[in-house]
Amino acid sequence: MASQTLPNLPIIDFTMENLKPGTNSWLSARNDVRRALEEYGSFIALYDKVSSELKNGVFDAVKELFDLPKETKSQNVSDKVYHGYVGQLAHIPIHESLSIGDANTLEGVQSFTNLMWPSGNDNFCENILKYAKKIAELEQLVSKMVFESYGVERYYDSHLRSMSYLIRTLKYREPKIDETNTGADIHTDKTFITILHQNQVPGLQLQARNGDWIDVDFPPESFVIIAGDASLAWSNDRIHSPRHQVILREKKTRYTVGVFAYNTGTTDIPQEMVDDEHPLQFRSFDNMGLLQSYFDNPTRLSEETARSYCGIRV
Ligand SMILES: O=C(O)CCC(=O)C(=O)O
Ligand SMILES: [Fe+2]
Repeated sequence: MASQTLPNLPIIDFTMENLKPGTNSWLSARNDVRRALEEYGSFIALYDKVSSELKNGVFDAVKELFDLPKETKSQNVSDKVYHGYVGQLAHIPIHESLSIGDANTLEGVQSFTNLMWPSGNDNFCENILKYAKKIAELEQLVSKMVFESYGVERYYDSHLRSMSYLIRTLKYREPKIDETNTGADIHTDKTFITILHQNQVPGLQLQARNGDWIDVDFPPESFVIIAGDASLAWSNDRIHSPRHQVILREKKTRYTVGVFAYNTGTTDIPQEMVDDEHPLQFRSFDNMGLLQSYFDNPTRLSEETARSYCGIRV
């Protein structure tokens, strides 16, 4: 089991042929996943199901997307908060992002593609859909390990059915002289799980539980997994939802493709998560409601959104 702790985040290998439920390598990876999520709320996953060709195709497609006129990109709107075009913000001028809802479905990706390119862009559509499906498989592998590890696998199938996948493509352009190099402010994600990939330009920093900031450097064949506030509440405060931010350290443009996995409907806190050492701290919640409550009342403190939205005072 190739898992190690560098000054970086833990690294967990998902490339093994025989990584099947019940095998020794599965059980060992499962332990590593749980430990990493409880200690860091994050880890680097080595995952080889996304070919280099597909990764390159996705980043080429994303560059083409950001090169569209601002008027076109601004049409990316949604009734869900943080699900549309973000750009030209005075305090983080280098940041731009676009969101593709239901990104693991043809309808989701096609409707976004048609909005951006009314005469079509099959290449974009195919690359994004293929990528989203492969990353959703990784997310499901990780979630299955998490559910098994806590002995709550009987809820896994309904969890799986409730998952919705948003792709957010992000561009952090090279800052001009005298411009801030902050690309994303300190925040925690509101997802169950987020999976990030970058174009090899570093910038992601993640805060460890002891307060130290870790520069997350991840090799091209890897992905960064981050647990969000939905995991924190669902696990009754066992899984950490780490603060993170983006600071560009190099004079280069950074592109990130993030797959944001949210629960739809009501998420219950499994009764198995509650014992004498872990009294119940959260009520059942709606993940989109959690996201909306962050938008309505943004706070910099990681635990605050989940606690103020669905926390139980103990
Ligand atoms: O670009 C990155 O590496 C991180 C982006 C991020 O944290 C977010 O969009 O929530
Ligand atoms: Fe984030």
